[in-house]
Amino acid sequence: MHPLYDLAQLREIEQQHLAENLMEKAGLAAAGLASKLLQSHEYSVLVLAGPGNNGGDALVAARHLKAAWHPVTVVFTGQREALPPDAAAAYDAWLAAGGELCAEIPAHGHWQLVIDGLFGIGLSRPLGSRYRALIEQVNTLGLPVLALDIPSGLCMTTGRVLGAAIHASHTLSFIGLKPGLFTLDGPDHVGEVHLDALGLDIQHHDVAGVLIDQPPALPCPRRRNSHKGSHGSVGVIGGADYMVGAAILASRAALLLGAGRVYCGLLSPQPLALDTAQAELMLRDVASVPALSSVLVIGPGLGNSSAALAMLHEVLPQAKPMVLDADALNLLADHPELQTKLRQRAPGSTVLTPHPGEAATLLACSNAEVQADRIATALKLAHSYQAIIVLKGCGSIIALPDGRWFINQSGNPGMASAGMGDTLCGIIAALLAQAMPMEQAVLLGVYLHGAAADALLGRGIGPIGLTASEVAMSARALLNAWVYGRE
Ligand SMILES: NC(=O)C1=CN([C@@H]2O[C@H](COP(=O)(O)OP(=O)(O)OC[C@H]3O[C@@H](n4cnc5c(N)ncnc54)[C@H](O)[C@@H]3O)[C@@H](O)[C@H]2O)[C@@H](O)CC1
Ligand SMILES: Nc1ncnc2c1ncn2[C@@H]1O[C@H](COP(=O)(O)OP(=O)(O)O)[C@@H](O)[C@H]1O
Ligand SMILES: [K+]
Repeated sequence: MHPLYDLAQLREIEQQHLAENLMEKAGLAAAGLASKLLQSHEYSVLVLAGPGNNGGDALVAARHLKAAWHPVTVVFTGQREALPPDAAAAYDAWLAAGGELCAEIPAHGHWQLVIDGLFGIGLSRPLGSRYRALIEQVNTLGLPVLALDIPSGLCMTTGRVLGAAIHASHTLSFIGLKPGLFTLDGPDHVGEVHLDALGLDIQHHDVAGVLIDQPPALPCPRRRNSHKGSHGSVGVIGGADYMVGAAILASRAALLLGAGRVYCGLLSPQPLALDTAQAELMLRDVASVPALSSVLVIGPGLGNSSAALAMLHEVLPQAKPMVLDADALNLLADHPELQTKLRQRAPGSTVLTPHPGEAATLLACSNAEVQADRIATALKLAHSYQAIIVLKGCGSIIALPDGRWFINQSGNPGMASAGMGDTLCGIIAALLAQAMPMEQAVLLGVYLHGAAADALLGRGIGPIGLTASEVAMSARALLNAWVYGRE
């Protein structure tokens, strides 16, 4: 788990350490990583230095690489007189070391590495045509790129591409990690992320959010003297006509992740009597499921019929942990009375797992508005509904009503296939049924879901054609490995 900082916090930390020549440290760290990547000092480097302190970092790195005998070409896009003081000093030191500056990337140059120091956390608006063209030129060079602090063009807060953004193979982030590296378009641009704290001890400083990059709190190993009643019972309500699979997938995932019993209530007028592939599932009349279950999932394939609406009305006032997904969220958006019932639920007893489309419906805004600031959106929903929110997608955001938030780093584009969200619901419900507190179950469930897909990828399964059923099986193996310390 790594802390994530917002812009105001990073600016405050910079101010507190103004006298410590952080740019020299940043440039030296960058040159060190670049040397490692280059391996031989005969290899040459193209350094892009922009108009602010990110450009200053790049100029310091250029100076150190030149001193280590690397041929270095510097493209400088700013103006000496407009540079902030530290960057101006770095500019002067580069020239004093015999370095030269180009205004554009030389046409026939050959380099083994690019260092991107065009923009860091100071990028404040979409890039104009000149910078867009420069960035596109770098991206077509086909070279490894080391981005300083953040790939230029990426918004550090939201992970949005502001016009164009560098596709880095490595990103060396300074002081602390930024949320934009890990959600939306960030993961497609950052490559391998490194952190250099520049020698600062900022542990006492407030953090904005937390990156989940390893298994959070795990359940305890099972007592030998346990029985099915010790591990809770999950009830899944959904599966209207043509959408039976969604509820079955959620139910199977709950079973595979350790719920003692799983009851599945299908709204379809021709409900299955048996899941032949998973005969352990108890398919019951939907009306009987809530009373049988210690934890409820409602929504996968629920539809928007009057029966679906009635079920939601019936279960929301029940004081058991609940996962709301898919059509339950759409019904919620359409029916203010349901929203009132949701807000009346006990604190910490509900999780909503919208994908961006469902989040947009809940907030009556567009998908683009949701994605423009995923963290803000998730926090808004958490506050408005007084529930834990999982805003799914690349870099899922978990937001709590008290204002805390997390970004999940696990997962891959193989998960962009139908049924993955149903499996996530089942996983979270199973952890809840086994008595994990809501916050821990959600954090572990989301991380485990992505890590299970990553483990499959590591075995050559996917991303193309990865299925939600495989993810559930893989999650079972992984959870057991984590809890019982197996390889
Ligand atoms: N200030 C400090 O104490 C430290 C800063 N560091 C580096 O400095 C970076 C931040 O430096 P700055 O605050 O100077 O910001 P940047 O260097 O990221 O960029 C700011 C400059 O870009 C211009 N700009 C912003 N958006 C633009 C756009 N769309 N088109 C054209 N120009 C645009 C601004 O007018 C300004 O000149 C960090 O990311 C990090 O790399 C590090 O050296 C560590 C210490
Ligand atoms: N590109 C991706 N990277 C990481 N996780 C992803 C990606 N695409 C999808 N996922 C994950 O897969 C799941 C998809 O859920 P959802 O869209 O609700 O699917 P469905 O509607 O089919 O159930 C979510 O947990 C989401 O975070
Ligand atoms: K940069």
